[in-house]
Amino acid sequence: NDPEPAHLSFRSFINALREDGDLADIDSPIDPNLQAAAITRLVCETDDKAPLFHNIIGAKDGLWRILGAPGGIRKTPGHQYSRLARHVALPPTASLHDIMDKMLSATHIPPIEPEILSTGPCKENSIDGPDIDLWKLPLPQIHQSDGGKYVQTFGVHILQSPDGTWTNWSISRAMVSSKNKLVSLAANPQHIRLIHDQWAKEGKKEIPWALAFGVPPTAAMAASMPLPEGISDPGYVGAMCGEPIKMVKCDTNDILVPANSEIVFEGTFSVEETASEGPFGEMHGYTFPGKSIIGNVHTINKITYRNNAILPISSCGRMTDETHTMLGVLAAARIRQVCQDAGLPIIQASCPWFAHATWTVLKVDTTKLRALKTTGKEFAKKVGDLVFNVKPGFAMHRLILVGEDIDIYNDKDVLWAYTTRCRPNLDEVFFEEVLGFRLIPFMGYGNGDPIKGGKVVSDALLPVEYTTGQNWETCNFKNAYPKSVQDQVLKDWESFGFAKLQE
Ligand SMILES: Cc1cc2c3c(c1C)C(C)(C)C[C@H]1C[C@@H](c4ccccc4)[C@]4(C(=O)NC(=O)N=C4N2C[C@H](O)[C@H](O)[C@H](O)COP(=O)(O)O)N31
Ligand SMILES: [K+]
Repeated sequence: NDPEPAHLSFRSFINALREDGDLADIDSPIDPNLQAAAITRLVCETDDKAPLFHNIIGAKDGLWRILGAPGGIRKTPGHQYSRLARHVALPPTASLHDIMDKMLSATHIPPIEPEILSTGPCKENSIDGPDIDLWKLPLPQIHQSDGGKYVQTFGVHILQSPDGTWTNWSISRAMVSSKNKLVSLAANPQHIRLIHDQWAKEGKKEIPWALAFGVPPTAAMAASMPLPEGISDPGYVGAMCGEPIKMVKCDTNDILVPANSEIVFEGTFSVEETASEGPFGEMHGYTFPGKSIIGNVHTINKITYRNNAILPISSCGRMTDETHTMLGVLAAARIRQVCQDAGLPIIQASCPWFAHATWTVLKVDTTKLRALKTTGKEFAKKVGDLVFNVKPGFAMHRLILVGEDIDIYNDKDVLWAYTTRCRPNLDEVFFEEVLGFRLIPFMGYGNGDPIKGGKVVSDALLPVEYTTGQNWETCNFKNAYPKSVQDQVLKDWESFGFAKLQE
């Protein structure tokens, strides 16, 4: 057991899940080829406990056990987001808004730089370059039609800018391409691509790199979040936690990794060497079999790992997994921040699971909106011009603007506003000149340019909300009857034979 709390230690996080009744300890022998990921996939589709596979077929010398669905949601009322809450030291009852607030909490405060230790649990075991043969490890096959063994779906890539002033953590898929090489998806405008190109411009061939699996959960959250360019994740996370993150230096390069990481791949990210990458069953719920692209190669020079190491995996696909609960939610969080930093009256942002991280719902402070003396057309254009031209907005293709009476974390509310207050076309502003997201099937496999346009701001605020405010009565139990009538109905409810009402 680690001395650190759950948000600072993957092992403590797992113990916290067990205490929450949110972990399934599985001792039966499980095949890393499809079976572990299939169980995880069904967990994601039924909002069940995170599976910890203690007995992976082919595991040896402590490599490895597997944890599925690290960032999944739960069906337990009032505790739906407790697995995410544990990542950021919030109580199990935390709301998505609380979690987003916590992840944004270090936006305008100085970083707390990491503490560098001489050694740590991630150094307990090692495999040196010549002895590395990834094919001998119990590599997970996540989906049947994936183009390869995606050993990397929840590790954190660690890279630095050439001048060393910026350390970037990010999660990006990578599959095994040879006994000591991975090939990753590192596409524009992601920072892994930006940093790659910075080194290329300096004429360098190989970039010092590390991939850390089973990092402190807060670090995994930051790695999944689009922080501004130049903001180093370690210092940001330290500021969020109010204490330095404990790091150790890689043995074969100067990259720092979290000291209690489960597994560390140390090596270099190639500027020029590429390989075939994909397909991969992705966050929008599709695989296009046989469709591979060109990815960049990472060469592993050393592996270090903890005793009885645990490999976390994201068996991503249709809702609900880490690509929705972390990637989507944290992009929405940053979109809220960007709007607020630009002085727009946006008070909340959400990324509903059914939209598979392609929509962001923005709740508007309509009192401040009315002070702007603007129109829907103008405001929608202003919001889209901002959001669709900053990195946090790049994977989002629809923004929906809603007013105070909508709970944007409630799908029924969002869809009621969208279907009744946004007149198709007239209340929508379309954007065809902005960066688009190829992974969405209507882009990469659709009719238009796969990486340009296809975006819209749907204004689900009625015109009156821009001038004098809501002038309607909502036709539901809570708003269409006097309180005295509502109280009588509730008092008689169960005696009339109706079921106990959910609070
Ligand atoms: C949490 C999470 C995030 C992911 C991914 C995954 C998981 C679990 C898997 C399961 C591996 C699936 C693919 C999905 C895939 C993907 C690709 C592009 C856009 C969205 C997703 C991609 C990926 O392969 N490549 C990529 O560039 N970004 C990804 N993100 C988003 C990034 O982690 C996020 O954008 C961060 O902000 C990056 O940091 P940065 O802002 O650059 O410092 N993966
Ligand atoms: K990041």
